[in-house]
Amino acid sequence: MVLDPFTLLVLTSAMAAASAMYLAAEWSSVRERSLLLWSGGFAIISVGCVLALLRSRGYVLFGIWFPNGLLISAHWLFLAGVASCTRTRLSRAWWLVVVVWLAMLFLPDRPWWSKAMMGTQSPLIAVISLRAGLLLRPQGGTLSVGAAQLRFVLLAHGLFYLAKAGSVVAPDAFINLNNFRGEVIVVSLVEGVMAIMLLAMSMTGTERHRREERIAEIAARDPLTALDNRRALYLRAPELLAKASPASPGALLLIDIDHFKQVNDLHGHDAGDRLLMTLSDLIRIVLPHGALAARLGGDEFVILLRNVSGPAAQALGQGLRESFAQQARTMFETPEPVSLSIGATLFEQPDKELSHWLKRADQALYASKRKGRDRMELVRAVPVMTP
Ligand SMILES: Nc1nc2c(ncn2[C@@H]2O[C@H](COP(=O)(O)OP(=O)(O)OP(=O)(O)O)[C@@H](O)[C@H]2O)c(=O)[nH]1
Repeated sequence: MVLDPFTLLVLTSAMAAASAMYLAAEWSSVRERSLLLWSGGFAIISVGCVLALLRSRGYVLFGIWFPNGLLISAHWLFLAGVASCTRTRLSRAWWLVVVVWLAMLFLPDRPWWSKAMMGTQSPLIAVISLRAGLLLRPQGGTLSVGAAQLRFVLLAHGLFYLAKAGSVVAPDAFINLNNFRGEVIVVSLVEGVMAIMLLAMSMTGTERHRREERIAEIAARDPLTALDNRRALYLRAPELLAKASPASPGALLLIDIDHFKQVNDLHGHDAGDRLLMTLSDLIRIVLPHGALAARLGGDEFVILLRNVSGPAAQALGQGLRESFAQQARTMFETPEPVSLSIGATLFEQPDKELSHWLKRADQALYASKRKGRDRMELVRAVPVMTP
Protein backbone atom coordinates (compact mmCIF):
# COMPACT_ATOMS: atom_id res chain seq x y z
CA MET A 1 0.00 0.00 0.00
CA VAL A 2 1.36 3.40 -0.93
CA LEU A 3 0.62 6.14 1.54
CA ASP A 4 1.07 9.10 -0.73
CA PRO A 5 1.19 12.52 0.95
CA PHE A 6 -1.84 13.75 -0.99
CA THR A 7 -4.09 10.98 0.39
CA LEU A 8 -2.69 11.47 3.88
CA LEU A 9 -3.33 15.21 3.68
CA VAL A 10 -6.93 14.57 2.61
CA LEU A 11 -7.33 12.20 5.57
CA THR A 12 -5.74 14.66 8.01
CA SER A 13 -7.92 17.48 6.80
CA ALA A 14 -11.10 15.38 7.07
CA MET A 15 -10.18 14.07 10.54
CA ALA A 16 -9.31 17.54 11.80
CA ALA A 17 -12.55 19.01 10.43
CA ALA A 18 -14.58 16.19 12.01
CA SER A 19 -12.79 16.70 15.37
CA ALA A 20 -13.37 20.47 15.19
CA MET A 21 -17.09 19.92 14.64
CA TYR A 22 -17.30 17.19 17.29
CA LEU A 23 -15.74 19.45 19.95
CA ALA A 24 -17.77 22.47 18.75
CA ALA A 25 -20.98 20.44 19.15
CA GLU A 26 -19.94 19.55 22.69
CA TRP A 27 -19.11 23.20 23.39
CA SER A 28 -22.48 24.40 22.09
CA SER A 29 -24.23 22.43 24.82
CA VAL A 30 -21.88 22.92 27.77
CA ARG A 31 -20.06 26.21 26.92
CA GLU A 32 -16.65 25.20 28.29
CA ARG A 33 -13.98 27.56 26.92
CA SER A 34 -11.38 24.81 26.54
CA LEU A 35 -13.64 22.90 24.14
CA LEU A 36 -13.93 25.97 21.93
CA LEU A 37 -10.15 26.53 21.93
CA TRP A 38 -9.48 22.89 21.07
CA SER A 39 -12.15 22.97 18.36
CA GLY A 40 -10.47 26.11 16.93
CA GLY A 41 -7.12 24.27 16.91
CA PHE A 42 -8.53 21.40 14.86
CA ALA A 43 -10.32 23.82 12.50
CA ILE A 44 -6.98 25.56 11.86
CA ILE A 45 -5.29 22.22 11.10
CA SER A 46 -8.06 21.40 8.65
CA VAL A 47 -7.72 24.78 6.90
CA GLY A 48 -3.90 24.40 6.77
CA CYS A 49 -4.23 20.95 5.15
CA VAL A 50 -6.73 22.21 2.57
CA LEU A 51 -4.38 25.10 1.68
CA ALA A 52 -1.48 22.65 1.34
CA LEU A 53 -3.64 20.40 -0.87
CA LEU A 54 -4.68 23.29 -3.10
CA ARG A 55 -1.07 24.34 -3.37
CA SER A 56 0.02 20.82 -4.36
CA ARG A 57 -2.58 21.02 -7.18
CA GLY A 58 -1.18 24.32 -8.39
CA TYR A 59 -3.56 26.74 -6.64
CA VAL A 60 -1.06 28.89 -4.83
CA LEU A 61 -3.09 31.04 -2.42
CA PHE A 62 -0.39 31.64 0.19
CA GLY A 63 3.35 31.12 0.57
CA ILE A 64 4.33 27.51 1.43
CA TRP A 65 5.22 28.41 5.01
CA PHE A 66 1.77 29.77 5.80
CA PRO A 67 -0.08 26.41 5.95
CA ASN A 68 2.89 24.84 7.75
CA GLY A 69 2.95 27.63 10.29
CA LEU A 70 -0.77 27.20 10.92
CA LEU A 71 0.14 23.97 12.69
CA ILE A 72 1.93 26.05 15.34
CA SER A 73 -1.16 28.21 15.93
CA ALA A 74 -3.28 25.07 16.23
CA HIS A 75 -1.01 23.62 18.93
CA TRP A 76 -0.94 26.99 20.65
CA LEU A 77 -4.75 26.80 20.91
CA PHE A 78 -4.44 23.26 22.30
CA LEU A 79 -2.12 24.62 25.01
CA ALA A 80 -4.52 27.51 25.73
CA GLY A 81 -7.36 24.96 26.02
CA VAL A 82 -5.42 22.85 28.53
CA ALA A 83 -4.52 26.00 30.50
CA SER A 84 -8.19 26.99 30.61
CA CYS A 85 -9.19 23.46 31.63
CA THR A 86 -6.62 23.32 34.44
CA ARG A 87 -7.26 26.95 35.48
CA THR A 88 -3.61 27.85 34.85
CA ARG A 89 -2.41 31.30 33.79
CA LEU A 90 0.06 31.05 30.94
CA SER A 91 3.06 33.36 30.94
CA ARG A 92 2.94 36.20 28.40
CA ALA A 93 6.16 34.79 26.95
CA TRP A 94 4.00 32.27 25.06
CA TRP A 95 2.89 35.11 22.77
CA LEU A 96 6.48 35.08 21.43
CA VAL A 97 5.47 31.92 19.56
CA VAL A 98 3.16 34.07 17.42
CA VAL A 99 6.07 36.43 16.67
CA VAL A 100 8.32 33.53 15.64
CA TRP A 101 5.54 32.14 13.48
CA LEU A 102 5.05 35.48 11.70
CA ALA A 103 8.82 35.78 11.20
CA MET A 104 8.83 32.32 9.60
CA LEU A 105 6.51 33.56 6.86
CA PHE A 106 9.44 35.61 5.55
CA LEU A 107 11.65 32.56 5.00
CA PRO A 108 12.57 32.15 1.32
CA ASP A 109 10.37 29.76 -0.64
CA ARG A 110 13.05 27.36 -1.89
CA PRO A 111 13.50 23.56 -1.35
CA TRP A 112 16.55 23.84 0.93
CA TRP A 113 14.56 26.05 3.30
CA SER A 114 12.36 23.06 4.12
CA LYS A 115 15.00 22.17 6.67
CA ALA A 116 15.10 25.64 8.17
CA MET A 117 11.32 25.61 8.38
CA MET A 118 11.27 22.17 9.99
CA GLY A 119 14.11 23.13 12.32
CA THR A 120 11.99 26.02 13.64
CA GLN A 121 8.49 24.61 13.44
CA SER A 122 9.14 21.19 15.03
CA PRO A 123 10.82 22.40 18.27
CA LEU A 124 8.08 25.00 18.70
CA ILE A 125 5.34 22.39 18.36
CA ALA A 126 7.32 20.05 20.65
CA VAL A 127 7.67 22.71 23.36
CA ILE A 128 3.99 23.72 23.15
CA SER A 129 2.76 20.10 23.27
CA LEU A 130 5.11 19.10 26.10
CA ARG A 131 4.08 22.16 28.12
CA ALA A 132 0.40 21.31 27.61
CA GLY A 133 1.06 17.70 28.69
CA LEU A 134 2.94 18.80 31.79
CA LEU A 135 0.13 21.19 32.77
CA LEU A 136 -2.06 18.12 33.18
CA ARG A 137 0.08 16.71 36.02
CA PRO A 138 -1.90 15.45 39.02
CA GLN A 139 -2.13 18.10 41.74
CA GLY A 140 -2.78 16.55 45.11
CA GLY A 141 -5.00 13.81 43.72
CA THR A 142 -5.07 11.58 40.69
CA LEU A 143 -5.83 12.53 37.11
CA SER A 144 -9.11 11.45 35.55
CA VAL A 145 -8.79 8.76 32.86
CA GLY A 146 -9.48 11.34 30.10
CA ALA A 147 -6.89 13.79 31.48
CA ALA A 148 -4.28 11.02 31.89
CA GLN A 149 -4.88 9.96 28.27
CA LEU A 150 -4.68 13.56 27.05
CA ARG A 151 -1.44 14.03 28.97
CA PHE A 152 -0.02 10.85 27.44
CA VAL A 153 -0.97 11.83 23.87
CA LEU A 154 0.36 15.40 24.26
CA LEU A 155 3.67 14.20 25.73
CA ALA A 156 4.09 11.48 23.06
CA HIS A 157 3.19 14.03 20.35
CA GLY A 158 5.69 16.53 21.80
CA LEU A 159 8.45 13.90 21.91
CA PHE A 160 7.67 12.92 18.32
CA TYR A 161 8.13 16.54 17.21
CA LEU A 162 11.35 16.75 19.22
CA ALA A 163 12.66 13.75 17.28
CA LYS A 164 11.39 15.35 14.08
CA ALA A 165 13.42 18.45 14.84
CA GLY A 166 16.45 16.16 14.85
CA SER A 167 15.53 14.94 11.36
CA VAL A 168 16.73 18.28 10.00
CA VAL A 169 20.12 16.63 9.62
CA ALA A 170 18.58 13.90 7.39
CA PRO A 171 19.35 14.01 3.65
CA ASP A 172 17.09 16.08 1.39
CA ALA A 173 15.41 12.94 0.05
CA PHE A 174 13.73 12.46 3.43
CA ILE A 175 12.32 15.95 3.84
CA ASN A 176 10.86 18.26 1.29
CA LEU A 177 8.16 20.37 2.81
CA ASN A 178 8.04 22.46 -0.33
CA ASN A 179 6.11 19.81 -2.23
CA PHE A 180 5.27 17.43 0.61
CA ARG A 181 7.73 14.72 -0.34
CA GLY A 182 10.08 12.57 1.72
CA GLU A 183 9.93 9.85 4.39
CA VAL A 184 9.81 12.28 7.32
CA ILE A 185 6.79 14.03 5.83
CA VAL A 186 4.89 10.76 5.32
CA VAL A 187 5.65 9.55 8.86
CA SER A 188 4.56 12.95 10.25
CA LEU A 189 1.31 12.84 8.36
CA VAL A 190 0.55 9.33 9.68
CA GLU A 191 1.41 10.44 13.23
CA GLY A 192 -0.73 13.54 12.69
CA VAL A 193 -3.83 11.50 11.76
CA MET A 194 -3.38 9.31 14.85
CA ALA A 195 -2.71 12.25 17.15
CA ILE A 196 -5.80 14.12 15.93
CA MET A 197 -8.05 11.15 16.67
CA LEU A 198 -6.56 10.48 20.12
CA LEU A 199 -6.42 14.16 21.11
CA ALA A 200 -10.07 14.77 20.19
CA MET A 201 -11.21 11.71 22.13
CA SER A 202 -9.16 12.43 25.26
CA MET A 203 -10.07 16.15 25.21
CA THR A 204 -13.75 15.27 25.26
CA GLY A 205 -13.16 12.73 28.06
CA THR A 206 -11.22 15.26 30.13
CA GLU A 207 -13.98 17.87 29.96
CA ARG A 208 -16.80 15.38 30.60
CA HIS A 209 -15.07 14.08 33.71
CA ARG A 210 -14.45 17.63 34.96
CA ARG A 211 -18.15 18.43 34.51
CA GLU A 212 -19.20 15.29 36.34
CA GLU A 213 -16.88 16.21 39.21
CA ARG A 214 -18.38 19.70 39.39
CA ILE A 215 -21.93 18.32 39.41
CA ALA A 216 -20.99 15.87 42.20
CA GLU A 217 -19.44 18.76 44.15
CA ILE A 218 -22.61 20.87 43.80
CA ALA A 219 -24.78 17.92 44.85
CA ALA A 220 -22.67 17.45 48.02
CA ARG A 221 -22.74 21.08 49.10
CA ASP A 222 -25.21 23.11 51.14
CA PRO A 223 -25.99 26.04 48.80
CA LEU A 224 -26.18 28.71 51.54
CA THR A 225 -23.07 27.92 53.60
CA ALA A 226 -21.04 25.87 51.09
CA LEU A 227 -20.41 23.30 53.83
CA ASP A 228 -21.16 19.63 53.14
CA ASN A 229 -24.87 18.82 53.19
CA ARG A 230 -26.51 15.90 55.02
CA ARG A 231 -26.09 13.58 52.04
CA ALA A 232 -22.35 14.30 51.74
CA LEU A 233 -21.89 13.86 55.49
CA TYR A 234 -23.44 10.40 55.35
CA LEU A 235 -21.15 9.52 52.42
CA ARG A 236 -17.92 10.85 53.97
CA ALA A 237 -18.41 10.04 57.64
CA PRO A 238 -17.93 6.22 57.47
CA GLU A 239 -14.24 6.59 56.54
CA LEU A 240 -13.63 8.84 59.55
CA LEU A 241 -15.75 6.73 61.91
CA ALA A 242 -13.88 3.56 60.89
CA LYS A 243 -10.59 5.07 62.10
CA ALA A 244 -11.88 5.44 65.67
CA SER A 245 -10.45 3.19 68.39
CA PRO A 246 -10.12 3.39 72.20
CA ALA A 247 -6.57 4.70 71.65
CA SER A 248 -7.72 7.27 69.09
CA PRO A 249 -11.35 8.28 69.70
CA GLY A 250 -13.31 10.74 67.60
CA ALA A 251 -15.96 13.28 68.57
CA LEU A 252 -19.25 14.32 67.02
CA LEU A 253 -20.55 17.80 67.86
CA LEU A 254 -24.20 18.56 67.04
CA ILE A 255 -24.66 22.33 67.03
CA ASP A 256 -27.95 24.25 67.13
CA ILE A 257 -28.48 28.02 67.23
CA ASP A 258 -30.53 29.24 70.22
CA HIS A 259 -33.47 31.54 69.50
CA PHE A 260 -32.68 31.61 65.82
CA LYS A 261 -36.36 32.04 65.04
CA GLN A 262 -36.26 35.49 66.67
CA VAL A 263 -33.62 36.65 64.20
CA ASN A 264 -35.82 35.56 61.31
CA ASP A 265 -38.99 37.01 62.81
CA LEU A 266 -37.52 40.37 63.90
CA HIS A 267 -34.84 41.02 61.27
CA GLY A 268 -36.03 39.02 58.28
CA HIS A 269 -35.02 35.79 56.57
CA ASP A 270 -31.97 37.39 54.91
CA ALA A 271 -30.61 38.33 58.34
CA GLY A 272 -31.13 34.72 59.43
CA ASP A 273 -29.24 33.56 56.35
CA ARG A 274 -26.36 35.91 57.18
CA LEU A 275 -26.17 34.46 60.68
CA LEU A 276 -26.05 30.91 59.29
CA MET A 277 -23.18 31.96 57.01
CA THR A 278 -21.37 33.58 59.95
CA LEU A 279 -21.61 30.34 61.90
CA SER A 280 -20.35 28.31 58.95
CA ASP A 281 -17.36 30.68 58.60
CA LEU A 282 -16.55 30.29 62.29
CA ILE A 283 -16.79 26.50 61.95
CA ARG A 284 -14.34 26.59 59.02
CA ILE A 285 -11.90 28.61 61.14
CA VAL A 286 -11.86 26.13 64.05
CA LEU A 287 -12.09 22.97 61.93
CA PRO A 288 -8.88 20.93 62.27
CA HIS A 289 -7.27 19.24 59.26
CA GLY A 290 -8.98 15.93 58.45
CA ALA A 291 -12.22 16.80 60.30
CA LEU A 292 -15.65 17.07 58.64
CA ALA A 293 -18.28 19.80 58.96
CA ALA A 294 -21.78 19.81 57.55
CA ARG A 295 -25.09 21.65 57.76
CA LEU A 296 -27.77 19.07 58.49
CA GLY A 297 -30.56 21.54 57.71
CA GLY A 298 -32.21 24.64 59.27
CA ASP A 299 -29.96 25.92 62.07
CA GLU A 300 -28.37 22.55 62.82
CA PHE A 301 -24.71 21.79 62.07
CA VAL A 302 -22.36 18.85 62.70
CA ILE A 303 -18.63 18.66 63.27
CA LEU A 304 -16.85 15.28 63.18
CA LEU A 305 -13.40 15.26 64.75
CA ARG A 306 -10.89 12.44 64.62
CA ASN A 307 -8.17 11.53 67.08
CA VAL A 308 -9.37 13.93 69.75
CA SER A 309 -9.60 13.83 73.56
CA GLY A 310 -12.68 14.88 75.53
CA PRO A 311 -11.05 18.11 76.81
CA ALA A 312 -9.88 19.04 73.30
CA ALA A 313 -13.40 18.54 71.88
CA GLN A 314 -14.79 20.60 74.79
CA ALA A 315 -12.28 23.38 74.12
CA LEU A 316 -13.16 23.52 70.41
CA GLY A 317 -16.89 23.65 71.20
CA GLN A 318 -16.49 26.34 73.89
CA GLY A 319 -14.34 28.47 71.59
CA LEU A 320 -16.92 28.22 68.85
CA ARG A 321 -19.75 29.10 71.25
CA GLU A 322 -17.96 32.18 72.57
CA SER A 323 -16.97 33.59 69.20
CA PHE A 324 -20.47 32.96 67.79
CA ALA A 325 -22.27 34.58 70.71
CA GLN A 326 -20.02 37.62 70.40
CA GLN A 327 -20.60 37.95 66.63
CA ALA A 328 -24.37 37.44 66.98
CA ARG A 329 -24.53 40.18 69.65
CA THR A 330 -22.91 42.70 67.35
CA MET A 331 -25.08 41.71 64.37
CA PHE A 332 -28.66 41.70 65.78
CA GLU A 333 -30.64 42.76 68.81
CA THR A 334 -33.02 40.09 70.10
CA PRO A 335 -35.08 39.76 73.30
CA GLU A 336 -33.31 36.46 74.10
CA PRO A 337 -29.56 36.06 73.50
CA VAL A 338 -28.70 34.26 70.26
CA SER A 339 -26.11 31.63 71.18
CA LEU A 340 -25.13 28.01 70.50
CA SER A 341 -26.19 24.82 72.19
CA ILE A 342 -23.93 21.85 71.50
CA GLY A 343 -24.51 18.19 72.15
CA ALA A 344 -21.38 16.10 71.73
CA THR A 345 -20.32 12.50 72.00
CA LEU A 346 -16.96 10.79 71.90
CA PHE A 347 -16.81 7.63 69.78
CA GLU A 348 -14.30 4.82 69.79
CA GLN A 349 -16.23 1.90 68.27
CA PRO A 350 -15.47 1.81 64.54
CA ASP A 351 -18.38 -0.53 63.74
CA LYS A 352 -21.17 1.90 64.71
CA GLU A 353 -22.93 4.00 62.06
CA LEU A 354 -23.23 7.78 61.90
CA SER A 355 -26.93 7.68 62.80
CA HIS A 356 -26.02 5.93 66.07
CA TRP A 357 -23.66 8.74 67.13
CA LEU A 358 -26.03 11.43 65.88
CA LYS A 359 -28.73 10.02 68.12
CA ARG A 360 -26.41 10.15 71.14
CA ALA A 361 -25.31 13.70 70.32
CA ASP A 362 -28.96 14.69 69.86
CA GLN A 363 -29.74 13.49 73.39
CA ALA A 364 -26.84 15.59 74.67
CA LEU A 365 -28.08 18.58 72.67
CA TYR A 366 -31.54 18.17 74.14
CA ALA A 367 -29.96 18.13 77.62
CA SER A 368 -28.05 21.33 76.95
CA LYS A 369 -31.23 23.07 75.67
CA ARG A 370 -33.12 21.86 78.75
CA LYS A 371 -30.43 23.16 81.07
CA GLY A 372 -30.89 26.68 79.72
CA ARG A 373 -29.06 26.78 76.31
CA ASP A 374 -25.69 28.43 75.53
CA ARG A 375 -23.73 25.41 76.74
CA MET A 376 -22.10 22.18 75.61
CA GLU A 377 -22.95 18.74 76.95
CA LEU A 378 -20.45 15.98 76.22
CA VAL A 379 -21.34 12.30 76.47
CA ARG A 380 -18.28 10.17 77.18
CA ALA A 381 -17.63 7.10 75.04
CA VAL A 382 -19.15 3.93 76.43
CA PRO A 383 -16.38 1.45 77.19
CA VAL A 384 -16.46 -1.59 74.92
CA MET A 385 -17.63 -4.53 77.04
CA THR A 386 -15.77 -7.77 76.55
CA PRO A 387 -17.49 -10.96 77.74
N1 LIG B 1 -33.03 32.35 57.48
C1 LIG B 1 -33.22 31.05 57.43
N2 LIG B 1 -34.02 30.43 58.31
C2 LIG B 1 -34.16 29.09 58.27
C3 LIG B 1 -33.54 28.32 57.30
N3 LIG B 1 -33.88 27.02 57.49
C4 LIG B 1 -34.70 26.99 58.56
N4 LIG B 1 -34.88 28.24 59.03
C5 LIG B 1 -35.66 28.70 60.19
O1 LIG B 1 -34.93 28.31 61.35
C6 LIG B 1 -35.82 28.31 62.43
C7 LIG B 1 -35.46 27.10 63.26
O2 LIG B 1 -36.25 27.08 64.35
P1 LIG B 1 -35.90 26.48 65.75
O3 LIG B 1 -34.52 25.93 65.81
O4 LIG B 1 -36.99 25.53 66.03
O5 LIG B 1 -36.06 27.75 66.64
P2 LIG B 1 -35.09 28.45 67.64
O6 LIG B 1 -35.62 29.82 67.81
O7 LIG B 1 -33.68 28.35 67.24
O8 LIG B 1 -35.37 27.60 68.92
P3 LIG B 1 -34.35 26.89 69.88
O9 LIG B 1 -33.45 26.04 69.03
O10 LIG B 1 -35.22 26.04 70.76
O11 LIG B 1 -33.63 27.94 70.64
C8 LIG B 1 -37.22 28.29 61.86
O12 LIG B 1 -37.80 29.56 62.05
C9 LIG B 1 -37.02 28.09 60.36
O13 LIG B 1 -37.96 28.77 59.56
C10 LIG B 1 -32.70 28.99 56.34
O14 LIG B 1 -32.09 28.39 55.43
N5 LIG B 1 -32.57 30.34 56.45
